[in-house]
Amino acid sequence: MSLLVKICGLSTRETLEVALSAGADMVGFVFFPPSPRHLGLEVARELGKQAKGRATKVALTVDADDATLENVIETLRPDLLQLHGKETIARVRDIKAKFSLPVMKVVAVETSTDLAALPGYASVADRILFDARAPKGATRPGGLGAVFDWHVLEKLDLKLPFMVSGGLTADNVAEAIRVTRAGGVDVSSGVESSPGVKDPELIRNFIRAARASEGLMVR
Ligand SMILES: O=C(O)c1ccccc1N[C@@H]1O[C@H](COP(=O)(O)O)[C@@H](O)[C@H]1O
Repeated sequence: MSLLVKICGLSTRETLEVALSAGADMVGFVFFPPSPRHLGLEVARELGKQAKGRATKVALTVDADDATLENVIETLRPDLLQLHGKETIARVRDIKAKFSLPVMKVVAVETSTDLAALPGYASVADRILFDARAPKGATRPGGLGAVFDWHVLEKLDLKLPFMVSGGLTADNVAEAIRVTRAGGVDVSSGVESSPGVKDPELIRNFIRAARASEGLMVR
């Protein structure tokens, strides 16, 4: 099984093309107005067409209501929903049933106690993304370049596929994979020159570094 590499927060045709050409397995689009990566629906429609069939299209939302999810799905046509808020287990189940799309539930991690809710989410989601817990008062729950202690996942025995994110860069992605044995990695800030502005060279470097570390993920 090969490592999945996700580049998230893409918002222009040019940087999306860089990520696709460099071999990203998943490309993520943010639908959360307070984020510098938030996408309007018309841009989402264009980027969705550009990525179709070339990578898994991921729609990232935060505690979105049904009407918002409907609009996002109708325009982007995602292959996977990334639920990055405080969605309950029941809400995750409900979203899956209503929209008939696979779901990746984000679990925010700071200490091992944050893994308590994992069995519940694992029973309803299709995959899990472990991201750093945002500091109190943050304007968004992710995309902050914050790293968590990967050793919290060291002894994890999860049957579901999982990915890791939070402050990943080309320099630390190998160590994140080595410690967590995650099946995938996800990056946003670490491939940007400033918040919301993706850098082609950083995208290529990240994908190259992640691919070079693939052998480290075997448990
Ligand atoms: O990118 C955002 O602005 C964002 C907003 C709301 C929720 C999550 C968001 N980003 C996701 O957070 C993780 C980690 O990002 P980073 O690499 O530390 O910047 C990743 O999944 C982003 O897509």
